[in-house]
Amino acid sequence: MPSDIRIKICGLSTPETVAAAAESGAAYVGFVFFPKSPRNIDLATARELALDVPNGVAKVALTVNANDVFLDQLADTVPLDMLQLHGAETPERVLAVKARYGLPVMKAIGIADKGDLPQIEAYEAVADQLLIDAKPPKQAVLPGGNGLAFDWTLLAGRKYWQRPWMLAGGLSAVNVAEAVQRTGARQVDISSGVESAPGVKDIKLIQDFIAAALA
Ligand SMILES: O=C(O)c1ccccc1N[C@@H]1O[C@H](COP(=O)(O)O)[C@@H](O)[C@H]1O
Repeated sequence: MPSDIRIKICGLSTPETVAAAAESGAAYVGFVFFPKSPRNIDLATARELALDVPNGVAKVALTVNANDVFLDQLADTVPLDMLQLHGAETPERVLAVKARYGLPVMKAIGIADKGDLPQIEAYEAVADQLLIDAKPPKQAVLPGGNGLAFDWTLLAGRKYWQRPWMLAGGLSAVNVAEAVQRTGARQVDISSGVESAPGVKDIKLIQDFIAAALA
């Protein structure tokens, strides 16, 4: 596996786990702003965490169908490098968010079967990055962060995408090598696979995942 894989550790909520991710080689750290998530943090906590992120590690805010009132507060409070839109935001909403905040936007797209693939091209035209994640089950409370993988062979033989993209969904230290090999991903994103309990990040699991992805 190549060693230039870029890794995002998402759903961080403590200074210790942010430091572990950065020191181990993560290229991105993610903060979740979605009240239903066990990884949700408030703006003041996020600001403190973000201020300690070393230069060169991108700070990503994950939101789900957030309105401008919340995004205004977020952008005013937390120093950020990217917004991750993980809900049902339309391509038009992606463009509006990009224009309003002047930050790169990564749009998450849920994949369950080949019928979901055309969405990727629709968002490729407007987003700065794409996050290709497993589509959540119908009854799921969370639109992501469920520890579920999708059928990676759906991405085999795909056309070249013009935007950088990340693979997400059910990744772990055990399967990340196979995931990268099957999909050709150059970037990977993980949340529940580096937790000891929902919302509780584990430093050893973070270190092991990053080592496995970079190996
Ligand atoms: O992590 C969350 O709580 C979350 C909540 C709402 C939307 C997305 C969320 N997480 C994102 O989902 C991917 C996949 O997670 P997992 O590794 O399968 O647990 C994760 O990388 C986050 O970007």
